[in-house]
Amino acid sequence: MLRGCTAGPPGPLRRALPAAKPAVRRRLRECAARIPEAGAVLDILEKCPESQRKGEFPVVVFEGLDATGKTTVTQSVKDALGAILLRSPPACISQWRTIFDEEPTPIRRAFYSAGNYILASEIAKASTQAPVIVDRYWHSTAAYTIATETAGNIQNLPPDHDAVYKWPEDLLKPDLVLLLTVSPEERARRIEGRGLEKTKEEAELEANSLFRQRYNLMKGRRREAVLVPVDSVTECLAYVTRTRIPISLHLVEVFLEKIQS
Ligand SMILES: Nc1ncnc2c1ncn2[C@@H]1O[C@H](COP(=O)(O)OP(=O)(O)OP(=O)(O)O)[C@@H](O)[C@H]1O
Ligand SMILES: Nc1ccn([C@@H]2O[C@H](COP(=O)(O)O)[C@@H](O)[C@H]2O)c(=O)n1
Repeated sequence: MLRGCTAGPPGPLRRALPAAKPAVRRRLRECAARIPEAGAVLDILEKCPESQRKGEFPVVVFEGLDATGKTTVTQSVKDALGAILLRSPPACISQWRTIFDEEPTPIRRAFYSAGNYILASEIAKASTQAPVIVDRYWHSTAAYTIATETAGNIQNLPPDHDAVYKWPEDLLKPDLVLLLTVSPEERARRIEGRGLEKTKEEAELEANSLFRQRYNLMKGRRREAVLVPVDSVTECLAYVTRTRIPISLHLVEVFLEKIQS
């Protein structure tokens, strides 16, 4: 069983999920001799400005499991608002995903974490020009890491308020994060409908008993729409609500609900 990271030296989960940009850099540097693409990601990361202040426009992140509708919804919201749509990992490094997806967890997550920091500088710039809609960000990296690296049952998850749930202090924060959910049956139908295999990670997660327990818990707690009243994004939320898309919008919950803002 993996321990969390509340106290003492860094635990395995913290090693799997880098807490801040220096840890991401270190991890990529360590493997750059063996994986040249890690050096390339590092070069891009180093070129990003250290300070990433958000502009005056709202930044809304959409999260959710595969096939919950992120691509569809983010595209609609972008069109409706004249927003800028960004996704994680960002286009400038996504060509190397397949390489890192085959690597052990610490290297794989360093890649996605680096992607989040690179994306942050894109968000900072874009949010000075228009509202920004983001398809996946830090919650995906954290939730998938915690889910895949914690074995056994729910009790094995790090306790509430563990540092692993904390938004990294040096990563630009969005104004709002929405978690899209659909029923497991509808999600299975959609995955089948688009003729794609589940990703390797999705298949692993579904075989993982902890994930199933959390997922079932989530089913029992499904609510209609929980929207955070943040004035700057009400237009975006109103659009999503008006279209009556058959999905529920939730604040990030289950794994994600513990993440402190
Ligand atoms: N509101 C909806 N009602 C019915 N079908 C939908 C809805 N939204 C999306 N779909 C369908 O579900 C499938 C998955 O949608 P989409 O690609 O938007 O999900 P996603 O969350 O971006 O998935 P991934 O993370 O795997 O890229 C697509 O075939 C899409 O047409
Ligand atoms: N910020 C992110 C984004 C993605 N991931 C990983 O990618 C997988 C899902 O990506 P899709 O393109 O299929 O939506 C997901 O399983 C995560 O492993 C991430 O860690 N962090």
